[in-house]
Amino acid sequence: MKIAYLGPEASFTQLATSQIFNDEKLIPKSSILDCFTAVKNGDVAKAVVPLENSIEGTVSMTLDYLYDFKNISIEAEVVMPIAHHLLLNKNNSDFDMIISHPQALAQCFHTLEKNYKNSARKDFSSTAAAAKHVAEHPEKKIAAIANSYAAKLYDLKILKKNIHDFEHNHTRFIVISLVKNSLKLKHKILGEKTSLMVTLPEDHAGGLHQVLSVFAWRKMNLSKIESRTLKTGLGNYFFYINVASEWHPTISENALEELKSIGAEVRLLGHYEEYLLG
Ligand SMILES: O=C(O)C(=O)Cc1ccccc1
Repeated sequence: MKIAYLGPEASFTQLATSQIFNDEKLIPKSSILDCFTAVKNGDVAKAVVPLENSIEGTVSMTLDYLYDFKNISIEAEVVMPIAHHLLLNKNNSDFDMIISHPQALAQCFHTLEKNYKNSARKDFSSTAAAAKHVAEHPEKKIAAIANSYAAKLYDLKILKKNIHDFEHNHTRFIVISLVKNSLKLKHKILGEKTSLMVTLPEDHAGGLHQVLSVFAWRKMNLSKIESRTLKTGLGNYFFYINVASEWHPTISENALEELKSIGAEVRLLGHYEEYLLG
């Protein structure tokens, strides 16, 4: 089975993917969009992409593609600890630019402001792509933020360890596919959840309250609600909602029916387990 992930090798997504699918063929993709497209076209059976970080919050691209790719579902969520290091070419001693994935640059923002204020910062498609670029360009005065496996694989030295701003740094990754399935893994289960994509009926007072009350009076515990722009004009949003309580089929299906009856558009993205990786 082929599994796509946000690559190249030694990205955090690859570290997560290889813990979930250690016997499968892992296919690196250079963007989150390419991962979704590979699943949609059937080039791969599943893909793993980052969804949310405990310091920086939601990876908005992932949320947008979950909205846009109407046939894609979530099969599992995995949570992995994240440690960022500053990496430099072994033959270089200084740098005036730091490159990495925007989430990594943001997770290290205060450390960079305090210690490397004079270095420019540049976004790369992943931390591993940044590390690879540093390795391939010893003539450039650049450093990368990436993990220790990237340092090893791309033969870079670690200039400063653990530069993320907060000690408890975790990222959630999701496994996506075209089938409605709940992936069973051997890792520790953190809980079960259900993800929904909800678009409100036309703007009116109390619209969101009406939607939330559907869950409230059924005692369905929401663990996340995030709004993103629909890109159809200012003030138009969709909502990504996670229900953390047990998904009782009858009660839950009634809830979805009630949401539809008040004019909301609802898509069930998946009912699945959340696991903790090492
Ligand atoms: O860039 C990577 O290595 C990724 O897999 C995305 C990411 C970036 C920062 C923290 C977690 C995941």
